[in-house]
Amino acid sequence: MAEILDGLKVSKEIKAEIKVEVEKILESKKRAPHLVAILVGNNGASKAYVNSKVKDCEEVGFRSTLVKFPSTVSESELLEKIDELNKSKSVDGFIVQLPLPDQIDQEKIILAIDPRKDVDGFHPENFGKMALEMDTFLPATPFGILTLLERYNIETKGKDCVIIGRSKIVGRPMSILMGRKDFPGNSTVTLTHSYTKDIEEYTKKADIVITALGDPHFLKGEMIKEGAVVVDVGITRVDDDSPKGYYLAGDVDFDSCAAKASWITPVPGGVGPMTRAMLMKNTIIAYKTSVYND
Ligand SMILES: Nc1nc2c(c(=O)[nH]1)N[C@@H](CN(C=O)c1ccc(C(=O)N[C@@H](CCC(=O)O)C(=O)O)cc1)CN2
Repeated sequence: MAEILDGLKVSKEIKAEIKVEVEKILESKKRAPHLVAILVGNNGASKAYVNSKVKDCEEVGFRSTLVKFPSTVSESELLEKIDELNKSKSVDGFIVQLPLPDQIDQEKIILAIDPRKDVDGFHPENFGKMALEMDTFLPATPFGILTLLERYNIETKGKDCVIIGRSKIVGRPMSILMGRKDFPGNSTVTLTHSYTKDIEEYTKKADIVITALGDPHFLKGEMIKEGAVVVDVGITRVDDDSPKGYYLAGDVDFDSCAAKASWITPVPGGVGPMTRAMLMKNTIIAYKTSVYND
């Protein structure tokens, strides 16, 4: 039976560490780090994620600002706000919550963000630095997974790692990071996707399987090998008759995989809270490296 990679517990530890750092900053009479989150539209999940980011800021002692736009916002209005945030001396980092409505070109928006304030690590300059093993902001979800593996001393060196899903914010950066030379990396990585002929052929041989495809209960126990490490990034809201009206489903069929795996992340309480904690980590890095704070 697998042991749990408890993202909720580790995220609390990381936020407590950041809080201590902020207390020291405030003791030295400096201003608190400041994160701005831009939310476009009324998507329930996006609203919940952004609100939880604001709550995390309060918890660690950051200043936070939530900027809301209606779903009808134009690209130029959004670009104007980004320009203002890029120039602001009091803003250390900001994020634009994804996904964005169809009339907005997501690439244009990401390119407009000053890479020094890109605490999501989505800007091509930061993505390139990540691939070249240079210091930069790592995208929060992959950064969270690496940190979780590191804190549980999961060996990645020389292991076969299979990633399912090649999204720009999770699967693709994760595939680069797991193959990097620094710990936890040095894995032999296979990035599988919707055109992979037989995903099971790869997952059955993998020491580490990371699922990020958004397909509830996709990975079944019979698709993994005994002792595999299983990391579930998928969080899908599935309608049900509960008071909430939905339950959260991961990409992993938890019971059948937990019966065979050595370590497994739960949903909720696994990768999600780690994503939030790593955004706080990136924000304090942005604060410390800001040209406006000496
Ligand atoms: N600008 C960004 N947009 C999006 C990102 C991102 O990193 N930057 N990632 C995802 C969503 N995401 C962060 O924004 C995110 C997803 C899940 C969680 C989380 O805490 N999940 C909980 C369950 C929460 C719930 O009840 O719904 C868990 O897994 O335990 C936090 C953040 C897409 N957009």
